[in-house]
Amino acid sequence: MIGNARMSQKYPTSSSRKRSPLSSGKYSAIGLLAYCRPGFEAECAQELQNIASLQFVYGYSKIDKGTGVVFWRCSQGNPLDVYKEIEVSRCIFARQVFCALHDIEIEDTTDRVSPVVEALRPGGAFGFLHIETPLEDEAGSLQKLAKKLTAPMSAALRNAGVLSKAKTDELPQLHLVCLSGQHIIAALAVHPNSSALPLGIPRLRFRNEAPSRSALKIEEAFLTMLTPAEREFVLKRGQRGVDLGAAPGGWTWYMVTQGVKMTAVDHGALQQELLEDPAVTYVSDDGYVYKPQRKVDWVVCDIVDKPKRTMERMADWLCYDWTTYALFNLKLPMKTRMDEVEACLQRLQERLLGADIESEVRVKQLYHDREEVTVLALTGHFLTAFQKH
Ligand SMILES: C[S@@+](CC[C@H](N)C(=O)[O-])C[C@H]1O[C@@H](n2cnc3c(N)ncnc32)[C@H](O)[C@@H]1O
Repeated sequence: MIGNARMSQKYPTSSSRKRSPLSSGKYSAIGLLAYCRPGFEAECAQELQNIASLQFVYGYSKIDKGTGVVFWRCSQGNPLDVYKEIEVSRCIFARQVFCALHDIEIEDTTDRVSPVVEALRPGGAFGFLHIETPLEDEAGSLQKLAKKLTAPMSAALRNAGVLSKAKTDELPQLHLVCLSGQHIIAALAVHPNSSALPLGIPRLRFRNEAPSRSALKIEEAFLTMLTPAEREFVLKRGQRGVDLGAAPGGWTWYMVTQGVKMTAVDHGALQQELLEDPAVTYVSDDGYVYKPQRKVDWVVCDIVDKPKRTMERMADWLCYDWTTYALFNLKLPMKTRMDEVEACLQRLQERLLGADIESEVRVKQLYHDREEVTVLALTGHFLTAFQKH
């Protein structure tokens, strides 16, 4: 069963969180709406179906390949029960997930407001309105439409009692997702089930001194795969780390900016400034052969190779106690991408359990990832500190 590997933790449930705004009204749902990397719609759809099946809720997905949008329509059970169990940061391929309430076809494009108000009037109330489009239309016409609709739609929804007078977190947020000028999906979002980021995308600023754009990838991983408290716990000044396949040095550079002393392993050339940095030791070696002389806090690995090979080597690092934490990318094949991720996670789980190592493994396709997913494996005191047993 695909999903984030839960070696010491079950899928997070809403019962462990504070009272959800979902309990404040009656919302009738038709499915789930998710955004993912364009081209990964099938994997995202499968992920939603897997989560739904755990709640004995079933449905089917409508996929337009290359759009980055998945509309999973429920055919049996309540999609709200599924949505309540989702935490988007724990999804692998979905970067945003909403609970879809209404699939609205606009017949008269001179009035898009009335059909939306009529559809939503009988349901529960919302604390904020977002009108958005996940689609990249070249002329930006959908973006313009979303912008133009915001003021009249907000006013009409407020008058109808659908939208609260002032913004509030006590109620779910309403997302009107424009898939075309004639097609709007009304969806509900609460956090952390849905991402608080617009379109689920973190907007990170690339710093010119970074040796490569890959620096954004590792920054996003730390930002989105850990809560602020977890991040503070696992990433500290004075730690030591190893970067396998480090050149030209984006990941090493990022770790050094966090105060971590790094050993950068690659046959390729590291950026000159990094070579001269006293916090960096460069080793020209094979990343699949290199072994640390003593245990480190972090191993990170961005080598482009077969995912199973990378996974085995990362399992070596964790099982032989060479590192406490590992962050690495699995480059996915063109086909059977889901199977590959599943097989790799299963293998890692077997290795860690075989070595009697308690761990928490998180997997995510980040916005800055391409044909790959990022894996974060956490062992040691992290598990007791955050009660993952
Ligand atoms: C995608 S790049 C890494 C980019 C790097 N993370 C950054 O932020 O700049 C992959 C690197 O892996 C290196 N590489 C490939 N196979 C390797 C191996 N077996 N051992 C060490 N490095 C390897 C390549 O030389 C290349 O520099």
